[in-house]
Amino acid sequence: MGQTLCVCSRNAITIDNKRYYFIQKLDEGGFSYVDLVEGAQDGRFYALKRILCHDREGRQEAQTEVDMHRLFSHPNILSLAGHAFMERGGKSEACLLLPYVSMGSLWSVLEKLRDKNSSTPESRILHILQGICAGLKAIHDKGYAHRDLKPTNVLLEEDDRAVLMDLGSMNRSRIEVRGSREAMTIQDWAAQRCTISYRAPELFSVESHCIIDERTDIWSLGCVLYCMMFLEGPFDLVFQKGDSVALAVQNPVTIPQPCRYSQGLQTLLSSIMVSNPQERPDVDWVLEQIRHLQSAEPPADWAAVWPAGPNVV
Ligand SMILES: Nc1ncnc2c1ncn2[C@@H]1O[C@H](COP(=O)(O)OP(=O)(O)OP(=O)(O)O)[C@@H](O)[C@H]1O
Repeated sequence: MGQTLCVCSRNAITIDNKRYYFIQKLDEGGFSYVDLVEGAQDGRFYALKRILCHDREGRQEAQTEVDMHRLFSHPNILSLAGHAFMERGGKSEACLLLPYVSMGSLWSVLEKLRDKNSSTPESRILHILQGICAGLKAIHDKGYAHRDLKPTNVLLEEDDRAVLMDLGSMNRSRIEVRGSREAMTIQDWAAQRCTISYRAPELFSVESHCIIDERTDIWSLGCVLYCMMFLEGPFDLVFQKGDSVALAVQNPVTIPQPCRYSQGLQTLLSSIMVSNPQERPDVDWVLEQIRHLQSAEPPADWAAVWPAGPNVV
């Protein structure tokens, strides 16, 4: 795995001496094209993600995405079956061969529910959330942050196991900002790499002297949870209307009422979506609350478990 041998014809591609046939186009991301391919040898389906690298920096970014995949072997993080770089007319294209997940993204599942005027049962939400958190925990425990968690970057297996994908924005979890220049660089980077309606408040206006840490992912996790509960992200409408998401994220999240979900789940959502990152919990805390909710035994005193306490609006 991982040699840079890649031969591409119109209907087939060869990576690491193995041939893969194009079946159909799957999707087009902000930075890539994704096709469904079938392995000639193993008969398995794969998603082939092709990233056009415009310059050295682009190639380095694609290489980082490959390296990030390689760091993990975890049921809730998408693995990498192979990769190659293809040179074409002075430009290179990165080809990432990923196991195909047939149910597609969490977003596509939620979209279908919305079209049917349906909703997600609480037990299903908790199950999916638990999987997302398990993947995040693995990333955070290694000292990294995902930085672009959103429903289109979570794939769902048949049994609703969540699989985190698109590791292209990942970097070290702890970023120390020293001065306004560095703050601006990080802010510009976030504007490009962290999807606006799932972006943590501290990334909109980065302070000159601060620490950005993995809790940017916890904010995005809250947005994903909201999306599972209400079938749209909390700031989707703000963004669509052209209003300022940067301003909107400074206010406590409003939970639409009446709400069909338990008070415990609503409290969890409010406890995660806290604008001040210092008051935001870590993934271990969230996992613990999910366990409590799954056993229908919410802790008697939330404030005692997390110092910031619940913040239901
Ligand atoms: N392994 C896979 N199995 C099934 N579908 C996949 C797989 N990988 C990617 N896709 C589909 O392709 C889409 C785009 O993939 P990906 O997010 O990696 O690209 P991207 O260019 O980084 O996108 P964006 O910048 O919009 O997040 C996903 O939302 C998903 O629908």
